[in-house]
Amino acid sequence: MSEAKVLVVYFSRTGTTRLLASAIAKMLAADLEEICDRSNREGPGGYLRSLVDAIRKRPTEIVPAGLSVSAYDLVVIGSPVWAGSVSAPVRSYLIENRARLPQVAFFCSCGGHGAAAALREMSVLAGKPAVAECRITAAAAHQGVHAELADFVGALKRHLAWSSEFEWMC
Ligand SMILES: Cc1cc2nc3c(=O)[nH]c(=O)nc-3n(C[C@H](O)[C@H](O)[C@H](O)COP(=O)(O)O)c2cc1C
Repeated sequence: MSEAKVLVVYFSRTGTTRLLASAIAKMLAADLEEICDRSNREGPGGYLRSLVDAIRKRPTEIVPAGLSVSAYDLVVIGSPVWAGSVSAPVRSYLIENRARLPQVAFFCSCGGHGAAAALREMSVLAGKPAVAECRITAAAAHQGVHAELADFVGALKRHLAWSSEFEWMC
């Protein structure tokens, strides 16, 4: 297989998921795309709106993606955890791209709770299991403690190498 094409897509309200997405994209030599939300998420009002969207499992209007997922072998999608759920912009992105998604991997940033449920939800919305998953607390992300991130990227690299080995069978 020629070099696998990898896209890292993320939403970030306060920068933590962006930090992780940038690190992952660098380690995988991947393209990077931010999901832009048309809803204002800033300040206490934005926090409340985000909380209500998450509790109601409500998608939001997002700016159409610039990069097409169908051009990639693997799409790595990152979200903050909101009320034990995936964030509304990532929910919208998964719904809108579900039919065209290639292999997927997911990561979440969180305060410490609810990442497992959010990752499960991402898999249901994508309509397929992830080849690998990762959860990192905001505290760890900002301390630069990235052992989990290195494990995650290692698993993705092994998966891509394995896919490349067996491409001739398809
Ligand atoms: C509306 C809202 C709800 C949240 N709910 C949770 C939660 O249920 N569990 C958790 O561990 N963190 C929760 N958090 C914290 C974020 O997941 C965490 O700070 C994350 O790293 C933020 O990522 P970002 O900076 O990319 O937006 C919540 C944050 C917001 C804004």
